[in-house]
Amino acid sequence: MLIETSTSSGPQKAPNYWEPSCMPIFFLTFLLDFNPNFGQNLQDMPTIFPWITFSQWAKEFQTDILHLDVAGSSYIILNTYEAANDLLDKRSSIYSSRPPFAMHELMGLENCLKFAISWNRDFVLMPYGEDWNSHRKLFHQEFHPVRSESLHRLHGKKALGIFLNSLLHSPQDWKDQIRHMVGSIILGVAYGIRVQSQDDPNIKAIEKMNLVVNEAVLPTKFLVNVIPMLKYVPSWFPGASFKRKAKAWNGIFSATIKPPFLRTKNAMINGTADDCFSLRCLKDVSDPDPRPDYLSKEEEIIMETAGTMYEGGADSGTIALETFMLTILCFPHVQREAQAELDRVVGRERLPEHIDRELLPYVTAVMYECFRPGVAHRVDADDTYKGYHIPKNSTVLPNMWAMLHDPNVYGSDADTFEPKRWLLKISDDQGITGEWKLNPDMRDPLVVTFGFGRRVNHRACPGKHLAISTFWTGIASILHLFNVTPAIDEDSNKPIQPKVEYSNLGLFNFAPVTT
Ligand code: HEM
Repeated sequence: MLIETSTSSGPQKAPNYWEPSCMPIFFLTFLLDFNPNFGQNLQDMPTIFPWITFSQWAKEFQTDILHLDVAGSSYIILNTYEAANDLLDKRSSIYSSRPPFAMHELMGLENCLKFAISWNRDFVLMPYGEDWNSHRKLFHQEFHPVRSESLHRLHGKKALGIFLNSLLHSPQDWKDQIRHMVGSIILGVAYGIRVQSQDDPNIKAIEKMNLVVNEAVLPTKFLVNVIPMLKYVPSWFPGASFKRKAKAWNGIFSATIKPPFLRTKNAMINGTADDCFSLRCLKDVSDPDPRPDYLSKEEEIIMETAGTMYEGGADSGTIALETFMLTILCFPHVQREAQAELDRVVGRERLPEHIDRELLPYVTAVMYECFRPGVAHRVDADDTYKGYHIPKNSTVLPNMWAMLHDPNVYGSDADTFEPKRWLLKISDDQGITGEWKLNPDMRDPLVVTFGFGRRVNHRACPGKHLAISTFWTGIASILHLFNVTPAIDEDSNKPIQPKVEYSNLGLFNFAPVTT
């Protein structure tokens, strides 16, 4: 049963702050394995995606904030844009940290290899502070919108060309091709690496690192992330396999991010390096280590920043494009409408480019419908919001799914895929023309999609401009060149209906789209 309770300093019957007495399903899943008694609560538990469950709880209890107490750890779920904007943007000085993940911490502590860079240098998960700030500055100067367009366009164009070509020849491998395209853009931007068209060792290495990070932060996978004091259990203790795993994963971060960076440093010394983020930053270093295989502190910060670009951008970029492919497959009429707009504006002689975006509002509306991720913050001080107490060190989860499906903002059909919600028909003296423009009164979804913390501490996504231009150009090109249709079953000769499923958690979480 879900029981309404009140919290510390708030009024007793809280209209907009509500705590369920039981745990959300994603924590419960593991606990069930660990302790069968938790099964007693199972029939009371929601069995659908947690972001949707949070939205339903919020709706049912007419609240925009949920407080979950999970084994002593406090989780605050923000279900409206207003609440996320009030706290994560306007009070970003205390809401810009990241929650600690005990498993991630253990991976950095155990068996620290000599000269290895520890996992606590992972920028994406770094707590807010001076150290984070020095990494973020480098990101900020590289991913400034103007720079993003001019410096990164070549990497994007080349990778897109290879992707479209391979999609034409082996459409069944579309998922691998998307991952390869996103990976090759990021590795090109970070190190100037020109990846192999298949089985590139750089992509393989960094993918392995990403898998490890994503697995390590899963509460469903490691109970120590839910009950951090378990980290003090000795490795030999029965059930402490997580400690042995942490030890095995210890060197992966360093072994992955060091080699490509040292190659760039060596190439710079030899005068053969291609233009890229690492090279430009290395040229500006005031105190470099002259030895090719060693790094000064300043050089290490550049390496760590370059090394976590993939972690920040690869999964989110890949999942967004996969979402587009699956969704567009289910909505052939959306394909037709977008293709008509592309034919009218771009014509058949060339491919669409990002500079065409303003003239292609329908394609932009398709992009808006595809973006729905979410990432956790941590609050560094006790706070009060609308009279309610938010405890220091709570993990704060902006429920982007709820924000982007708010019927008060996006209409009663907010749960369906409908690009037209973002659009208005253009009219002239003779009446409606049949062409579209973006509706200026609709809240731009990209202010939610790329995270919060834009004002003072800038925790929001630093790769936003690169991501948007890559994604928009990618979907516009696919729509311009292809009809996306289901594969045909060889036996029955009938179309195979796609199964749209999302894995539940990782560093970035996309929620399912209603089809
Ligand atoms: C569709 C593509 C993308 C989406 C939807 C996306 C979304 C996000 C979101 C929601 C956050 C968390 C912001 C917060 O804490 O509130 C984030 C953080 C981050 N993103 Fe992106 N992102 C994308 C692509 C990229 C790309 C291409 C890069 C880099 C090349 C990148 C680098 C990062 C980094 C480094 C962080 C962590 C920033 C920090 O902790 O200070 N992202 N992204």
